[in-house]
Amino acid sequence: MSSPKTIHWGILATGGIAITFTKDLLVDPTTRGVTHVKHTVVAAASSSSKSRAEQFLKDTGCPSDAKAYGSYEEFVKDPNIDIIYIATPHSHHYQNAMLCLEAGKNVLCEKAFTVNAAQARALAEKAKEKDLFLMEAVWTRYFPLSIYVRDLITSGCIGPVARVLADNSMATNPEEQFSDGKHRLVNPDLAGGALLDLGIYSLTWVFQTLYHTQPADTRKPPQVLAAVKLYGPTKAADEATTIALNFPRSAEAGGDAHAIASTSLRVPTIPGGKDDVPSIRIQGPKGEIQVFPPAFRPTRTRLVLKDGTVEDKQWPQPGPGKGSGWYNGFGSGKQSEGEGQGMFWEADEAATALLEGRKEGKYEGLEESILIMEVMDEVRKQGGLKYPEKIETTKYPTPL
Ligand SMILES: NC(=O)C1=CN([C@@H]2O[C@H](COP(=O)(O)OP(=O)(O)OC[C@H]3O[C@@H](n4cnc5c(N)ncnc54)[C@H](OP(=O)(O)O)[C@@H]3O)[C@@H](O)[C@H]2O)C=CC1
Ligand SMILES: O=C1OC[C@@H](O)[C@H](O)[C@H]1O
Repeated sequence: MSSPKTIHWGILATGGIAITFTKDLLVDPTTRGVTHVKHTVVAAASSSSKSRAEQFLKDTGCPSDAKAYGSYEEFVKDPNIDIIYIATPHSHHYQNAMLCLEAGKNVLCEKAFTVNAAQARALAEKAKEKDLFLMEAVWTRYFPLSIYVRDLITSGCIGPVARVLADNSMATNPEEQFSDGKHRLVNPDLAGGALLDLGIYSLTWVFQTLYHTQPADTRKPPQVLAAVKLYGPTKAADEATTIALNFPRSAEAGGDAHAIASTSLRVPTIPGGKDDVPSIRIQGPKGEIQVFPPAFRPTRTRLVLKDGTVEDKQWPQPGPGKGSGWYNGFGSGKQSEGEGQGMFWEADEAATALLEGRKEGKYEGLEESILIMEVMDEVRKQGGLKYPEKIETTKYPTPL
């Protein structure tokens, strides 16, 4: 067996998810059965100060020779970086990813990929022009649980998927929790609202089951009808969005398929943090696959077939981990003792792609990321939700 190749990461931004991702990145991959690749962090950058980047490297347990930068512009020039993980708010992804690509760096960029589809297309074009790897960091797609669900679908065991119901909602009290309006969930300058932050996961489940599982040469974009409730105090972010989608399909493939993708930042998928009702239901004529909450980090599935079969499966994230609760941007959620967060799967995929010379992620290529941004554009159009021009623009560079 050949020895694992080491991928040298740079971390752009030092906030909540950057800390979680970096800690996962540094977990020994053999603890999850991955032997062909290893990860290390060679640099991190903070737009606030060099000392913040230094503290970040220390707190996350990065190698002592990893370099700290107090500016993203200086950081992207570091010749030791193979790939940059972007962990800024969605509003900043376009400008930050352009900066990295222009500097010749491969990129793994947090969700939502960009603010709109035009920005996503421009990034994809730049990556192509520069022959660089570019992937949206929708971690859920890379979980063994997601691979299992997609394999069940393509095995035909529930028949052609006819309908998908997907919800990712959180019970916050935004007027109290985010009363100064600055939090990225409600702040229009940070592309705030439920849709881009939480709804992306509802759409991820719809797309990875109804679109990604179809042959690339025949699948078609869905028609979209949306209801958007704007957030009271500002009307400049959405507090709840519900999307009906129709995926056109040939009669041989089962005919058109429907989906409902919903999200709210005021009411939860299930009250009281329970997970006894599925947040995702994937329905076909022969049965149904259920995925239990939270939709972004599920650990339980159920397969229910018409013939009476019921198959429950648990998908704990491999350790080691402290089990102190997953990071969610405004508190923490349930995580069992000894479990990791689960962000290492997407890192493994990005690293594998670099080793194989691929320029896109295996389970969500750029065409699909762009299409999902197009759906979100259409939803925002129907719901009258527009963000400030400086974050909607494709003009690069634009100071934010
Ligand atoms: N995959 C997942 O499970 C999760 C993904 N996310 C995604 O990660 C991204 C970041 O979220 P999160 O880490 O919670 O956010 P945080 O606010 O905790 O961190 C964002 C960081 O971005 C940098 N930054 C640069 N400019 C700005 C600005 N104008 N305002 C705020 N921050 C700025 C800062 O780092 P610095 O000062 O070092 O430059 C800041 O610490 C979002 O796109 C979100 O959707 C979030 C939570 C979970
Ligand atoms: O990506 C995310 O997943 C967890 C959520 O709680 C968080 O707000 C979001 O950004």
